[in-house]
Amino acid sequence: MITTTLPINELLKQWQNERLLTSLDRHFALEMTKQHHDSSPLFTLICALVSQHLSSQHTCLPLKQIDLTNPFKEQSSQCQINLDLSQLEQALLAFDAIGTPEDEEPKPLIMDKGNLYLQRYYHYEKEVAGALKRLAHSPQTSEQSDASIEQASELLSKLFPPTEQQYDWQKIATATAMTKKLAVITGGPGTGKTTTVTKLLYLLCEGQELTIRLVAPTGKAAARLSESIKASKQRLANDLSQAGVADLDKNIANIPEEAATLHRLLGVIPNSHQFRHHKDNPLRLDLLVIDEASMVDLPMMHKVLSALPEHARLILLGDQDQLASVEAGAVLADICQGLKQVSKTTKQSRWHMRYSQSQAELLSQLTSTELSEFINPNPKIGDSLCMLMHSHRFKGDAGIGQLAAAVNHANIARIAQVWQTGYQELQWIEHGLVNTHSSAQTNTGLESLLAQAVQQYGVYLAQISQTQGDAEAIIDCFNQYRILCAMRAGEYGVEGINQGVTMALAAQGLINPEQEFYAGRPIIIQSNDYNLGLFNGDIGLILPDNHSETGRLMAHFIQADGSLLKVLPARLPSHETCYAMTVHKSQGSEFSHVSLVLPIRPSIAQQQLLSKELIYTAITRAKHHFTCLGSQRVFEHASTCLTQRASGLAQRLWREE
Ligand SMILES: Nc1ncnc2c1ncn2[C@@H]1O[C@H](COP(=O)(O)OP(=O)(O)OP(=O)(O)O)[C@@H](O)[C@H]1O
Repeated sequence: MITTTLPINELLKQWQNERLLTSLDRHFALEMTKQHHDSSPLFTLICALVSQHLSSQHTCLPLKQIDLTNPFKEQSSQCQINLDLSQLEQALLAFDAIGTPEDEEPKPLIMDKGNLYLQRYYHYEKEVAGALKRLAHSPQTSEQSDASIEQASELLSKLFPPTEQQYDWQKIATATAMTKKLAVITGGPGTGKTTTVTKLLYLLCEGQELTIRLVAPTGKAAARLSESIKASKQRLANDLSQAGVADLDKNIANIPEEAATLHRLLGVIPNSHQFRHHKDNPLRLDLLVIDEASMVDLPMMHKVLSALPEHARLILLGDQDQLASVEAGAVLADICQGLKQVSKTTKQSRWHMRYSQSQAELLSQLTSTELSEFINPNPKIGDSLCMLMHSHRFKGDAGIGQLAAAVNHANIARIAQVWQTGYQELQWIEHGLVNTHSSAQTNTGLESLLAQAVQQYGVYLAQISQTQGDAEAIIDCFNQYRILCAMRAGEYGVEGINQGVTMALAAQGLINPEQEFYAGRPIIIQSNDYNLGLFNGDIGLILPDNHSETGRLMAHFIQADGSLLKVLPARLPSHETCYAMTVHKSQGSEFSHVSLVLPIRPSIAQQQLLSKELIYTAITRAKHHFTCLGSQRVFEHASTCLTQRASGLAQRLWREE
């Protein structure tokens, strides 16, 4: 059934050496072959492909995506599957370890509608889709009387004064969440997700006591959510007092502002992958708000939905255009997919709401907005979705918003135009290779970037030497600037740039990196340590401990609740230096100034990492300044590559009954 130039085991080794698969993928394939006594090279090959797809964050392996003449996309193919697609599906179903959803005894691999899953991921996907559909189709209250609709409509009008825009999506989103158990409120940076949810919580707290929990996938994102909610509450209090709605002030006090991580919410059990809360021990809450939902992967979404009590409401907030989760799945993008409309002529896509007739009518009554253009005969979960389309953040900093929008639309002409406009908050640094006397090459672009890093990071490093500099203020100052890289390895990856910045700072006498842990070294945690309360992606600084007489060096972290955590450097879980970090790891964070580094000549593997979502995520991490070190060709090429994550979730949510 397959032809190979070498025995399959040797090919697996070769593919691993060529980094076409990981050691985990190879061992998975070999172990499955051994366990299921199946010596068919096709079975081994398919197991390696399924595992490789999971390692690449796909939930399943769609058979139609396999290149039958070159399954591992080698330079010159050493393996060929001599079957057409339907023969391949039949051949796979004949293996003992591969079954279908109808099997009474589930098999380790499951084939469903042409997608091959690991059993666990098949169940995650099916159950997540089922739970989301159930929530989306349960109205919050069984029947809404005319009086209650009128009352809610009045409250909404108080909170959302008339705007010039035809649709006030923030108001419509709030009304959506008042009517449904599931509300998914998405939008780019500064579109008012937090403002909207604050007003929503204000309304929900009216006349009832609710247990509300606010969470985000990472500590950093949770801390940001907390800050944003606090600021948003303050703005709401001012707005309401100006509008003379003082009697409702107590509702504002009832809106929670503490946010936790998803791990904390679910209750970590040390040294276990299980959480304290699950289907049989549900969370004690009435309403759960998850911010930065684009970062939530499929297994985590499954855990959260399983632990959600029957009566509870769920609100997901996020930006569907951002990079998807680090682990498998693209849950938020899949949830939003049914709202995407692609123009037949221009091929440009746009988002269009998708309401049932009854929901459009109810929302119209609540918001006094005519919504008939969004009625769809097949709304599926559309009644629970709302997209905020207007950014309030980028008015002053127009360049960043313009560039983000141009990249989001993959519009090359517009991208070039934005760069040429010369916005003061945008800075382009071109890679400039020049030969030096010793016939080596230097990159003048990289030199400019390192000079910028010395200047930017020099500010917090100077604060360390001032004895009164307190740790929180120094960390805050460090967080004003960050270099983001598309990839980890290589001269222009996190590793190379971290090394370059370290040397440049040392050359200026700003740090003394002779010892591993030196004052000012920024570190990013790479694994979870539940005992210490440190999690993958947490960022801290090595600083002298103000409270120790000797000023011994400790790693300092700001936790989700804003408190300071100090850890002895020797006790830190695996970590690395963090002057530069990957765009992936930067999700959920914002910096005043972001510098993105793109490689000069990306390899094929690197090209696969460079996507529109990656560039968009990097740009939207910047609040006031965005710099890019790159070449125009690479920037534009990346901006037109869309990440495709194989998953059957969108199909289950939008196309199945
Ligand atoms: N309707 C509005 N009119 C005017 N300003 C608004 C409106 N909604 C939000 N803003 C302002 O826009 C800014 C961003 O709002 P908010 O934090 O709610 O957006 P967000 O989508 O949660 O942003 P982020 O992407 O940072 O999470 C805030 O300063 C807020 O005051």
